[in-house]
Amino acid sequence: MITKAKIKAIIACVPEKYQKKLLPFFGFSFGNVILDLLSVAYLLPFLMLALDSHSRFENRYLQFLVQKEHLIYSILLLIVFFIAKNTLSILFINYQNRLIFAVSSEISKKYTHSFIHNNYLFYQNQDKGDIIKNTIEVPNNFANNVLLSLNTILCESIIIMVISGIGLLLFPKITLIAIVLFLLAFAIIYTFRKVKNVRKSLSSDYRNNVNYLLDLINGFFEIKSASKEEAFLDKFNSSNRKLNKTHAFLTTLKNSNSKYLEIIIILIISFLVFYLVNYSAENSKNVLLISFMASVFFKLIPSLNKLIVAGSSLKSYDYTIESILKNTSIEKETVQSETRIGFENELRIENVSFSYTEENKLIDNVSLKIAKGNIIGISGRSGTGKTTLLHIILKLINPKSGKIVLDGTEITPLNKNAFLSLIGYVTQEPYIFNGSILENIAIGQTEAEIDFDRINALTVAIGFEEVLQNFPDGLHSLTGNSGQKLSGGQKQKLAIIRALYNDPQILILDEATNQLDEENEIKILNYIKGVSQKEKLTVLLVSHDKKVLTYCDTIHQFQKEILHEV
Ligand SMILES: Nc1ncnc2c1ncn2[C@@H]1O[C@H](COP(=O)(O)OP(=O)(O)OP(=O)(O)O)[C@@H](O)[C@H]1O
Repeated sequence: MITKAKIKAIIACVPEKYQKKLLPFFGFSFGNVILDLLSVAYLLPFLMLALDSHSRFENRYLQFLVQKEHLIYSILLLIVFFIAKNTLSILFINYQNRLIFAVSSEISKKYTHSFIHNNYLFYQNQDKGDIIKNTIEVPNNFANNVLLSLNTILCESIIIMVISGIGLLLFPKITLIAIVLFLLAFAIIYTFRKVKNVRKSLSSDYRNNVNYLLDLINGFFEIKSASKEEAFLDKFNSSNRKLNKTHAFLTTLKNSNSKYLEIIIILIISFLVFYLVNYSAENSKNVLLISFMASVFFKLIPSLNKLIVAGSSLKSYDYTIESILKNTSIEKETVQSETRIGFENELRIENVSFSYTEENKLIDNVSLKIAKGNIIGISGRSGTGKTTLLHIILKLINPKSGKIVLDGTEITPLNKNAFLSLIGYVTQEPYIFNGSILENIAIGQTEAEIDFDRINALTVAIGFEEVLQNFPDGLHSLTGNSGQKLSGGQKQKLAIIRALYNDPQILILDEATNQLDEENEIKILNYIKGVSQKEKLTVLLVSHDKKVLTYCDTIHQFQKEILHEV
């Protein structure tokens, strides 16, 4: 049912810091099952007494327990035992669930960590639906269905083996017949039951569903303006129906197991009763057989049921093991945060070449010297590689050859973070985070750490104070998801303030003012030019706009993979 390799793979999926907690986890679980078993054994004499007040036990302790004059003590002991057992069980359940949820959140944390610490190409190659699936669905199903099922299988198998062992020892013949009957009935039912191959599709169904939902959310304007609501709803609804159908099938599969089991058990119990009535001779043996049957009823049946449900869960969510193992093997870049780096003279791009595919070379042996305090313009036709070159400078993409050098020091993963702390970058379509305007400017800072004077000076310089007038809560106003409460130009202004707030030494603007009106654009570019002259701010400016490029000291144009000065 479960191989050693599978157990090893499941354990390997558990984050290292929780692996050592697995042993107490399985141990507690097993202890809990043993307590359950003992409670059945403990109840037995009382059960016998209730059934037949003349029952006599060979065991002196049992006989003492069921004597009328001792009954009050026996009942008290019984109550204490059950309170203690159930208190322990509650403690264990609490421990178990805390561990399960800690494992799930740690897997999500590790995945998001490796995702955000990876480079831009890795991000570009990831399916967004897969990212959401790997962060939410996979860890949750692994912890709740795979890890818990493994625990159930291990514990319940031991219980089943113990009870079967006792049975074989005390009543070898009828236990053997019962086991054979069980295995036979089980094999017949499972051979004739058609299980569709739905498990495999669960993972891809979830990813598709998330992707269609993302299209519905992110493509809201395009869908509405083209009046294509029904087409997109159809796509989402049909994928959502498929996913829910798969879930419904798996739930039915899980629940129907207990029904099949009931049929098998009733067959075996009928056989045992028939045997007991017809062939059993001695009274003491009868008592033993009834006790054994009671433990079969109280413990073996639920154990078998749990075992089958766990086996089915494990199979259904098997794919989570593969996903987690694949994600944990994602290579991360070594980045050192302590290294310091200064910028006094020159940023150099040296013989950089890059292509996304083997066939098409995009950037060929490009070199560029950028003196501190200069404004450098980069232009060229659409798709010639301007943004890609910026991504190479920002170390978001590693070039096929060539390097980025600051004051004679090559930028490597070891000094990358120090280098990036010198840069302010505004993308073509800046992303506005979910939160307030203030949180979008002073990312990660507490109110006490925020330099409000600098923010106020920048909002005036960039012309954002007029935007703030529309928001009653000023800087504390919420921007909505992806800054939906701001216009395109307002988002650009906010992103420029954000880039300037940290006092960068290098400012990279990728078509950063193209959604603004001329008056606002000139105001911002004049301010940046002033800062560049006064504070030696170095600016790299990508634009198609001749008027914008007049602010540059030198202009370089991409022509057929090569950057020429114009
Ligand atoms: N991940 C990728 N895989 C394959 N090709 C890509 C990838 N990302 C970008 N490209 C291609 O690389 C080329 C250069 O893109 P880039 O964004 O650098 O151009 P650009 O000069 O900035 O264009 P624009 O002026 O339109 O912004 C384009 O043809 C684009 O399709």
